[in-house]
Amino acid sequence: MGAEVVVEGLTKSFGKQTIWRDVTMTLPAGEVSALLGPSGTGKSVFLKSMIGLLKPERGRCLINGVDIVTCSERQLYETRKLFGVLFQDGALFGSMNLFDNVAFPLREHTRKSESEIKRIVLEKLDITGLAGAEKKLPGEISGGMRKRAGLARALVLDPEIILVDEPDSGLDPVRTTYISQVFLDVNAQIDATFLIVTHNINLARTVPDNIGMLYRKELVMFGPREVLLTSEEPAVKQFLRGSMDGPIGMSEEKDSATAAAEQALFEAGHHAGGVEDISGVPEQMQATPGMPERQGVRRRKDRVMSILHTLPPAAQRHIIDSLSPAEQHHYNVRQVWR
Ligand SMILES: Nc1ncnc2c1ncn2[C@@H]1O[C@H](COP(=O)(O)OP(=O)(O)OP(=O)(O)O)[C@@H](O)[C@H]1O
Repeated sequence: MGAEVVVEGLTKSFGKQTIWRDVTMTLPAGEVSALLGPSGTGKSVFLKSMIGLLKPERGRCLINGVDIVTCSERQLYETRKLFGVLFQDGALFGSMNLFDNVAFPLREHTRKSESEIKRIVLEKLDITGLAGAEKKLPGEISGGMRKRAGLARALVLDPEIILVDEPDSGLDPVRTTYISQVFLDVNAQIDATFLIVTHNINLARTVPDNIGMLYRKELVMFGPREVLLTSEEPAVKQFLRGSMDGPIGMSEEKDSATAAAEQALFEAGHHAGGVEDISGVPEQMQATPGMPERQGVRRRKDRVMSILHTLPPAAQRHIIDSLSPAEQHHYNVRQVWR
């Protein structure tokens, strides 16, 4: 099973500019979580802080009991081996073919023989749908293939935690869904803990088990997908709709004069953009048939049902609705809203 990541009171600034403060959340082991947030809210800074590339000033980020923020260089080196990171563009070496790119971490960090390396590289290329493409150079393949190659490389050291920075950047909606399917299939196969940073609403609504959102320098919420997807929080609703109508403005939070001027335009009939109807909790994507069962889904059910009473009523209703009659009996809950 992947490692749990416990973040407590994490605060990061650059000089006088606070990026986010007091971020507290737990990425449940082996589950897929997503972090949303308007541009510039520090999602990439958060990923970099998790692997110790940036140092938050306050708080802790615990992985297997090691605090990434304060640990020694030696512990950081060891703990980083638990991570696989997929950067936006795949971060491949342009002069190396896909085989050598994917083999790179194995050659750098292990003493495995070339035949063992070949076995692992071909297996990871196969998992990511790149079998047969090992001789291609990054410049000869599509953006989607580059991302999948980056994922193959992130998988070679058997990570327990996989961080993904904006997997949809540069991809069309269909290719974004395909790479999301690969994430869920990888999760089913290796039970790693995933954190996906994204702006993509389709992905956020249908892929992760848990969702959080950074806004106004804080983590406004983090929890089971049903909580954010049924939230009445104006910034969350605006973000999901992709509309101009709401507190999020062009480059940051709107000031009251801008908000009033825009509101007058919208009331006079100007289209605020985005879509009106984002109500409800769409069905979650599953691992491809034939894959092992996602253990994270089973564990999440027990976990979420144990905290059900602490969740908002709309989220509770959707969670209970998603259970089979046998599960409702098992957890001793009934659909009382119909
Ligand atoms: N090394 C750094 N030094 C100073 N400021 C930085 C550094 N890295 C990031 N920042 C600032 O931190 C803020 C958040 O950046 P970040 O890239 O994490 O945002 P983001 O939420 O990932 O945005 P986007 O969705 O546009 O990628 C920005 O204002 C950026 O200028």
